[in-house]
Amino acid sequence: MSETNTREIGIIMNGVSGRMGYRQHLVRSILAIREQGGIELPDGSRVTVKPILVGRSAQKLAELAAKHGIEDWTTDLDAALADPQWEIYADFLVTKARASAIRKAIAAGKAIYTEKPTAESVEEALELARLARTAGVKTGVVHDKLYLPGLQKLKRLIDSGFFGRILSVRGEFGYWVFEGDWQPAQRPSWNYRTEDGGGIISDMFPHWNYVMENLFGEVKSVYAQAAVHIADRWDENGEPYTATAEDAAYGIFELEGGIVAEINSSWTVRVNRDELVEFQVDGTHGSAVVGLFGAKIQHRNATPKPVWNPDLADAHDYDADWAEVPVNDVFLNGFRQQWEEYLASYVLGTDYAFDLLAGARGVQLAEAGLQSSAEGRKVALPALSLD
Ligand SMILES: NC(=O)C1=CN([C@@H]2O[C@H](COP(=O)(O)OP(=O)(O)OC[C@H]3O[C@@H](n4cnc5c(N)ncnc54)[C@H](OP(=O)(O)O)[C@@H]3O)[C@@H](O)[C@H]2O)C=CC1
Ligand SMILES: O=C1CO[C@H](CO)[C@@H](O)[C@@H]1O
Repeated sequence: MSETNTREIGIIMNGVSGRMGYRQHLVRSILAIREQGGIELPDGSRVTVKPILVGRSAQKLAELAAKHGIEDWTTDLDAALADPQWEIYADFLVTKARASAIRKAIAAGKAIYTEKPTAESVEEALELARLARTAGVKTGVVHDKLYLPGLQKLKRLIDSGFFGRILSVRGEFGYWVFEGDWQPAQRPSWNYRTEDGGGIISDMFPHWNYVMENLFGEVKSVYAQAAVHIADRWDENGEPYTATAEDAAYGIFELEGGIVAEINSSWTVRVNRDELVEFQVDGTHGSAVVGLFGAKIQHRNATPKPVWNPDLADAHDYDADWAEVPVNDVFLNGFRQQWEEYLASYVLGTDYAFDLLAGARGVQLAEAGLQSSAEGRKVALPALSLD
């Protein structure tokens, strides 16, 4: 392949000093794509990427640039946006800082690729989607959970008709996040402050929305109970603070087609399952339990017939009734896989489903979840549109 046949796309990467921006987007995605010589398009040509690192700390950016041999970095977002060599604006900032930066990037005519949630309210999320449509710029929103090996195996099971009619989905997500006093917390403290854009509902419900709508059906309503189980936490500097944002949410979702999904999200649960997230899907013909990587199934022909008897200890080994689903595929890092698809769609000008409107639906579910919890009632989700 000749060099001249490779198009280089400049990407403004804002928030690379953060956990997601650095690890998943810069190192595991953009630098990995660059190192492999870009991606190949159907016509045999190649597209590669060139990042400019953006943030508010010159020292952090200079260190990252030096560590990875990256030529360009700046603390001046406006200057980067004004420079036509950078075609895509990618945002991994704290949630609170996102919408204003994306607004500027759209005004500068850049294509957008962003972490979730896309904004702090549905109104703002829709506003961004509308601005992008009017400006005619392509948009993409991270849908990483769909690319997890376990969820890809689940998709394969669904597509094969394994479940028959899907009845219900039970999700358990979570792990113990330390309070920060006697062991440092393993998540940033802003996650536990509503005033700083935190809360497990705004963090996880956008994920649950695209997982449900892409695998099972659109979410029609939500009933959620949020809880601040642990109010006393200690921040990155060891200073005590009061957690104002929920650290757990217990949600019931009605999906199109009558499927009922129930998903618990918690940073205050000790793990007693195989993986940090697990979904059990029950259908008329079979059931599956999938996690980040694993997936196991039980067909109706292999389903035992338990009879409840409180007088007798049950010796049946229920775990043994499940069969492991084989990998049968090579699963790339999900963030990188989605970046590759987005870049191909950007260059080819094809429709991209995981756009700012899809992101707005995720924000809608989070907002409705918070409303449901505050009002103690089920909240319906009207279809969103840009018109
Ligand atoms: N898809 C997924 O699985 C996940 C997605 N996320 C999402 O990614 C985003 C970032 O989360 P995470 O990486 O955990 O957060 P971090 O706190 O690790 O990183 C936040 C980034 O935002 C920058 N920043 C912080 N405050 C401001 C501000 N006021 N103005 C401008 N920049 C600011 C930080 O810069 P500095 O270094 O200078 O402080 C840093 O680069 C969130 O929106 C979150 O919802 C998070 C986790 C997983
Ligand atoms: O968005 C997210 C998805 O899953 C991750 C695992 O806890 C979280 O870190 C996160 O904030």
